[in-house]
Amino acid sequence: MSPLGNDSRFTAVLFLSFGGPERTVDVLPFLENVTRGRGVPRGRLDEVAEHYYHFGGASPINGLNRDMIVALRTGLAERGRDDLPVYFGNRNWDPYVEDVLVQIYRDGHRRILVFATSAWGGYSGCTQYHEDIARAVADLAQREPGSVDDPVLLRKLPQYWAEEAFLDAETDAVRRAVADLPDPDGEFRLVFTAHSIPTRADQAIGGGLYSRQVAQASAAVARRLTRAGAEAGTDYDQVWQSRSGPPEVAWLEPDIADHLRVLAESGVEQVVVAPIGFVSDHLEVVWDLDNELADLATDLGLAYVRADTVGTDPRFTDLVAAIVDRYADGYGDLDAPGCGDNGAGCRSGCCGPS
Ligand SMILES: CC1=C(CCC(=O)O)c2cc3nc(cc4[nH]c(cc5[nH]c(cc1n2)c(C)c5CCC(=O)O)c(CCC(=O)O)c4C)C(CCC(=O)O)=C3C
Ligand SMILES: [Fe+2]
Repeated sequence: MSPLGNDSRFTAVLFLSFGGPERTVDVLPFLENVTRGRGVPRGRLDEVAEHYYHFGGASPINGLNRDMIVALRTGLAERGRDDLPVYFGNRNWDPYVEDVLVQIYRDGHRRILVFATSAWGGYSGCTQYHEDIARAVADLAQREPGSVDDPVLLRKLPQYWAEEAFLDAETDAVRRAVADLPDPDGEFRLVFTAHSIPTRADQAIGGGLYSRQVAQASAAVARRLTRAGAEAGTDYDQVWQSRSGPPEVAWLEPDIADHLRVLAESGVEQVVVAPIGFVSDHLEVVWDLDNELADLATDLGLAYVRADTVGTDPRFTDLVAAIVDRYADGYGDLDAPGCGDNGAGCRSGCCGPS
């Protein structure tokens, strides 16, 4: 080690995401990957496949992640961290995290920070990313037997839903959406939306950790939006979208489509929908919100504007760079929610079973 060296420094970043198909023939195999062992009915898969076919069989998610990585590299360079290469890996589609880890290892890296694109705790948002890391590390032991004696350390970075920059970027996205309403000075309803999950899955981790975080983040954004004529932070709703699974299984509610109908019946004329649960305009945003929900709003006679996701705001990629910077020399807080090593789960215990 050189006199200025630091053995606990990280030398690479793995940007870990959900993944999506880029060709029609890949749609069903991708959906089978996503839903393996999860009891999602075949009919639901065929229905969701149609959403992907509508976009030529390609999800925008990989391209959006690549754009975020380019911006992240800039943010790292601005912090003097241009020596940290950023790799891109996914859970459900190519480039698979297992393959990327082999590449990272062959490139000589042993200490790797992992940024997962989900902001949230809970099984789908956090635990499952730890599982992806654990799977990739186990796979590496098979494919690079030398890694048993010369091991890797993959440290998952913390959940970022409570970070000021995330909430500020989300707040500005809502402000821009309001400005796009037909009557920006008139009354409107603000509706936050995130991916629904089964209520049992929500309860199983921290007794509703995920739903509480989404509620708190929505409240924090609403508080930032001081609006004339309304008590700040009170005139919004927070709902759920994109449920799957058999109908007899309970998922977080209300569903956003049902909620839009209720709003229309109660005389609301303008609605801003803020997809706070997602970082980029991937398929669950461009299909579920920009197509299905927009059509429903038209049928209901509602003026409807969907707020941007934060992934397009440079403050968001700068936040990711800042989080990487916090941990890059090995000193970040390991007990921050979401943080943990080699897929063992959050060290704080937040996303373990309760
Ligand atoms: C909490 C949460 C997030 C946010 C956190 C995060 O960002 O990670 C999220 C993100 C995403 N979900 C996505 C896509 C899908 N999710 C599915 C299914 C499911 N999601 C769930 C939860 C979540 N999902 C759950 C409980 C299921 C049921 C099956 C299971 O328990 O796993 C299915 C299967 C078909 C269906 O059932 O709809 C698809 C295709 C895409 C990519 C879109 C694209 O391709 O552009 C993204 C970013
Ligand atoms: Fe999902």
